[in-house]
Amino acid sequence: MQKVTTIPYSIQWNESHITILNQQELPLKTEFLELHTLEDVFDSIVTLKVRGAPAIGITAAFGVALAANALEDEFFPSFAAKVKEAITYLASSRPTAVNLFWALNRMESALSGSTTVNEAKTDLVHEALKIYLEDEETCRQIGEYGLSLFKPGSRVMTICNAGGIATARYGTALAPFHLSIEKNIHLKVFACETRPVLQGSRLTAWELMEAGVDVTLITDSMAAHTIRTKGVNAIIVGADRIAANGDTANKIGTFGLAVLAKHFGIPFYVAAPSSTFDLTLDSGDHIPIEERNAEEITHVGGIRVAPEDVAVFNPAFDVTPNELITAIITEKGIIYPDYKENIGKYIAH
Ligand SMILES: CSC[C@H]1O[C@H](OP(=O)(O)O)[C@H](O)[C@@H]1O
Repeated sequence: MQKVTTIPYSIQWNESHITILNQQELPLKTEFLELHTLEDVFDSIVTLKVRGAPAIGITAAFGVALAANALEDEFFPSFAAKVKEAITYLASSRPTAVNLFWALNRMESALSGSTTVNEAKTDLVHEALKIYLEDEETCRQIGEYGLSLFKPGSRVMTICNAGGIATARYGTALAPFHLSIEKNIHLKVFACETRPVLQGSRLTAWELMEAGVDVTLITDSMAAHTIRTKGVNAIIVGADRIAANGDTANKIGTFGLAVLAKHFGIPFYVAAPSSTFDLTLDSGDHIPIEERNAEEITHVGGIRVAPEDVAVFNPAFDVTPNELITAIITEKGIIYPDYKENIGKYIAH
């Protein structure tokens, strides 16, 4: 009997608070948290309780609306100044996913379009809800375009979690798999565990099993052997920031998969909404790469697995050069090289 596709809603707006699915507790515990203050929202993003480029932007947008609602200023200039402080504060939470800054810019524009405190509070909530609802439709469209690239029975590898819990719904790289269940198309997914934070084993394996997708978990080091021995046909990944020439920042380990795709002659797809493109950057050379604390590597489940005081390098992302990317799947369509020439035809910022 076909499992019903249960795509979890990871973020919900309530007038007095934001409810999020605590992604740090999955898969052992499905826990929802209420975020009541700006500090709660900041902490949830920094500590990856909510993570995934679009989800970070959506949560930050709701965070701005929440902070504005809590202000008691009646004088619009002082109110507006405090809302802008909240925007600046949330912008400092994580540096790589451009969706965070894209969403905060939309919130600042909504503020600038208001003239009174009450009007601004209403406009900010409406703008955050628009960002959320647009993302759900955007991800479904990405799923439709992505699914068109996979024949029934395809065996597809992915890394990290670019799924429904990393967006409003459906996800980006995982959206084709969610839609494949709705359309009764069999696809087999190989999910890389994604050291050190394990978004693949903890989140993608969980999310796809919940949805009834045929998923096999592997360690990141098994990728090459799995592609060769299990007949992987394609690789699809999400993105945190895409430069104007198509260079793409995504979870650490993505670049290595793109090199493997080239070696094995299989397509390497990036799936991302328009809000993930940063056309101010000519190339990926200037994409800020977040480095996270050493404990993510030296400890597993709170248990030390490396020597005290060992030197650690913990970049959370890497940049895949555009020449290794077969196509970029967006809600506007599938973008093929030459990216410098073609991105502008689809993405207007
Ligand atoms: C649609 S999620 C995009 C992207 O965000 C993830 O990073 P993180 O888990 O650190 O927030 C990962 O790179 C996904 O591919």
